[in-house]
Amino acid sequence: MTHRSVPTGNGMRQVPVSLEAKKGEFNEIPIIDLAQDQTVSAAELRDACTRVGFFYVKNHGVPEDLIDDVWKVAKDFFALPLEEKMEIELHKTPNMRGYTPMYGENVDPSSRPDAHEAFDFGSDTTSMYNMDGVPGKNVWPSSLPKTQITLDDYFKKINELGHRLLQLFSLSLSLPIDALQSIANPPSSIARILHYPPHESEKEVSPDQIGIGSHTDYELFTILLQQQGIKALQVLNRHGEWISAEPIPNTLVVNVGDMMQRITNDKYVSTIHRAINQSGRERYSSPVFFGANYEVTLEAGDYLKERFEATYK
Ligand SMILES: O=C(O)CCC(=O)C(=O)O
Ligand SMILES: [Fe+2]
Repeated sequence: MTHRSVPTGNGMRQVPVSLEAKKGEFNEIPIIDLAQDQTVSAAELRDACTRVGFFYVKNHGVPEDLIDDVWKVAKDFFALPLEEKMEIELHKTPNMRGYTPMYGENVDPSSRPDAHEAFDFGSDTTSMYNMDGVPGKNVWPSSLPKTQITLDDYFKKINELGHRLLQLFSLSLSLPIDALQSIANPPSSIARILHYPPHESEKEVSPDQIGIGSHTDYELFTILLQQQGIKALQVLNRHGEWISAEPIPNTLVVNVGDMMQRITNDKYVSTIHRAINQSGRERYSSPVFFGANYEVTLEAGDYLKERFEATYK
């Protein structure tokens, strides 16, 4: 088998099974400087989202000391005894917040469960929503009060960046700057911290047992913080090759999600990616999935229907 079928929010896609990723080609994933003129950034974003679906942002405004605190909190949390983490296990909450143990997830159902553990959190302000389900209270580890303080602050700052990026997405589609804000007012974002332990043996790393299997993200876009110095994230390019999206100092990674692909009628690609920690060291990362409001019906706008091929009616 050289390829496997992967389900995404917009249908089945094919990915190569091989663990190899092209080296030294991460520059294929563009870097956008958010300090430059917005119209320049918007043009670069349009190019990145049509060709790659992934880009790095620099001058993103998320303070370095907050990022350091996120890593401290992540290390302390995942180092807790398993029983303590299991007290706040995700399925014990009505709204999918909390802890997922190692191999507790399987994002690519055609392979074996993912070699990571995770902790999910989001907005704690239930009054922001008036429906049941995923919105609602977070759960926190009672023995580590710093977790909530740091991750609440981090969630707020990343969502502020999300709104700035949504403005750039609007401009990149030749729309007024605030045209897309109404679909994320407020955003239904979900965040996680992730821990990928080193594989104990080479044998453990196999095409069907990796850190996180091949998948696309569901939401509008994802903002990903990854620990510096450890290569793990890989992105499938248009030629069906895995490209290494290694960490670049002072940048965050942003990728288009299924919902953005849908509202842009496939113009912007929700790109398949995966993570394999072959570094021999512990790896931590933290994606924030910037989501459309749960009550908004997503459809391709008329402007897009005219301009691009209509896939989503
Ligand atoms: O840890 C990473 O680099 C990627 C995580 C990811 O793709 C996800 O959580 O959706
Ligand atoms: Fe992802």
